[in-house]
Amino acid sequence: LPGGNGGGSNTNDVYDYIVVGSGPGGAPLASNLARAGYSVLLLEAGDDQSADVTTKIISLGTPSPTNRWDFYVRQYSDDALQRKNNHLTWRRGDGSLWVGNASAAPADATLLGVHYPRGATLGGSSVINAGVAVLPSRSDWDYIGALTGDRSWSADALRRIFQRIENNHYLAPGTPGHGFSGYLNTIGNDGDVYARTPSMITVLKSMVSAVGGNPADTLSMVQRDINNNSPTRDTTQGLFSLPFHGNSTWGRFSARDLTLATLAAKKPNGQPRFPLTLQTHSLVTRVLFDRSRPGKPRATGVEYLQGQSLYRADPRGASTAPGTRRTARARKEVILSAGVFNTPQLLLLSGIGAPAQLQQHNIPLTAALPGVGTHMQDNTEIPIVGVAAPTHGPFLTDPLPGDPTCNFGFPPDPCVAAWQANSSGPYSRAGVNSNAFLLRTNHTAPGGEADVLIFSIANFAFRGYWPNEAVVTIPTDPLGVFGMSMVKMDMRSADGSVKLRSADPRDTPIINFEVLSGPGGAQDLEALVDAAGWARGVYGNVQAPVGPMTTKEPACAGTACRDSDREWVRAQAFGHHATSTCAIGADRDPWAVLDSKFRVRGVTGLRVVDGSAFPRTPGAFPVVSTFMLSEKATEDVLADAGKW
Ligand SMILES: Cc1cc2nc3c(=O)[nH]c(=O)nc-3n(C[C@H](O)[C@H](O)[C@H](O)COP(=O)(O)OP(=O)(O)OC[C@H]3O[C@@H](n4cnc5c(N)ncnc54)[C@H](O)[C@@H]3O)c2cc1C
Repeated sequence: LPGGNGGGSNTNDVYDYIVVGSGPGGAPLASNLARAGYSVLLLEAGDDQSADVTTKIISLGTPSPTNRWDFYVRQYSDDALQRKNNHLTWRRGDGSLWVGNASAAPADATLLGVHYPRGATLGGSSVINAGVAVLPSRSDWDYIGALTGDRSWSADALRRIFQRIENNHYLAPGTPGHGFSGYLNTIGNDGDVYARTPSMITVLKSMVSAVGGNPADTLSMVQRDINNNSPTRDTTQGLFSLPFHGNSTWGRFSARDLTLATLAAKKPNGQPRFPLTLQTHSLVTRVLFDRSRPGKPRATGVEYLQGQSLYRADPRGASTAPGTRRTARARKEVILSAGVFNTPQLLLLSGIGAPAQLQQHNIPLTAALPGVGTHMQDNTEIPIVGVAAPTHGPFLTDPLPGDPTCNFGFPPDPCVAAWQANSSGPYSRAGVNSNAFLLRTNHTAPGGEADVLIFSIANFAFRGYWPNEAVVTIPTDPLGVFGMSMVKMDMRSADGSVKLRSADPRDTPIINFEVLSGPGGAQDLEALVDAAGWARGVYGNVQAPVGPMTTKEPACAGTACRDSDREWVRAQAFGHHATSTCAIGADRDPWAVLDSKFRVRGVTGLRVVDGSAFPRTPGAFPVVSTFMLSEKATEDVLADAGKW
């Protein structure tokens, strides 16, 4: 059913603000503007999947056909390099999906690319992501201030925003730099899962020793707060707890919760307290402009199609129905928060972008902004996979008495029942992936910040994404497998792009990451190769009986590991934190799409507030930064509210 909480279905609806996309970029801003008393229309292409319990439990959250869009991306323009990836998705003659390496692909398979899911549901990707909630480095915020000369962008100012919105469940109330009464729930491990998994602690000890730490401290270090407010936080190496956006019983907090809370608030007379209108199943197709007045075109509204599964990335199969065409008008501003692929697509469809690209698709020019859809970045990621000594077997966690055996969310799952009934059972506690290790490679930035974040998982290696309904031909791992997932921070390569495939707004754009390419690519690549070598040393030094462990991927029998690691990383690296396709930049920079107040250059009344606005990928995990960005944008939008 087309969504909507009342109103919003007339062809001439008028609101103060229109926000497109309900992820961490759009949802806080839409709620805040409505809470400030302005009428807001929040348009979301997906729908509300709150009834799906797996979207409410952090350990079960995953992209599924009801809440995701499937983008298939190129990692490289170079076909030969692209085809070396072991996890390519292909479409077979009968329409089914197949995942694997090019050398084993069935004869009737056509290459789609590397699967790159995005959340397409109320709450956006914060509903389907892994839930990790790590702050970026201070320099990521100060960089925006230095780039634009706008002093409102500073690490201290953004920390105050974080403090205001956080609702911390893992630290003592009053801990400096943290908040305890905001909406953004955060949770971290209390050490218990590691105390019950001593074999995993043995591996973590080897990591701690490798940076000069005392292995005896490992159990306490794995509970250290990685979001601490110390001035040395960004340059400190070693083991920390990995926090998540969730509540005290490991229930997922997402942007969806914020929107639903704003919609649910009532006045004493039972009327909605805040003038927020949500319309789901609403695929925005372009921004409308008033060009009648002299000066820059003024955004006055949007055109959208109403209906389910209208976008061709919808895994349920794009609807053949045309959708119902509607428009909505904004008295003040239109804000695009459709995410890193869809926001640039919408700008291009609205005539804002490189003139040659627009001409190619017969789209009339609204504003020439060559930077739209360029300079895309990502946290390149790769697991370094180890295997415990042959006599050791799997990493075993001592179960707690009375724990049911889980079925990974497939009904009937007694662990879901326990979580729902009384917030108990394995899903109400930290998992073994609640650890983070900060490493400074030999290729770190001049300031000496840690440039790789490693999270480690026992009995599993996280090798990227592919549709879970595909036939997957990846060999199964041996018992005792261990994944050290290397997430590159401080990315230098920024050569990714999002370009129109066609002028049809239901089509996906053409996405090419050009991973680890361009002027900064070599530095990023060498840093990951440093990290791979470091991990191989750690595995070799793991104490018996767990170790010594062997490095299975990237394997290296001889001595020239650096060369083979480099090849492996280039072929197998992946990402899922793309940013920067409509970046904030300096006034003099012709590639800058936005000014420091999120305003789209060359037009008025239009802003971009989502992950595409970051001039560089923040830290190792962008979601908390995107919530903070949205809060920062609220201040800027409200400051201009009287102008319109
Ligand atoms: C599988 C996965 C795992 C991840 N894990 C982590 C993690 O653990 N930690 C972390 O920090 N980050 C993680 N991320 C990244 C993080 O979730 C995103 O960076 C963040 O959600 C981006 O927020 P956003 O508002 O920019 O876009 P999104 O969250 O993608 O939201 C965009 C919204 O816009 C809607 N939309 C798009 N186009 C239109 C249109 N034309 N009309 C109407 N609506 C539209 C979409 O349906 C979507 O709801 C992960 C992402 C994925 C996909």
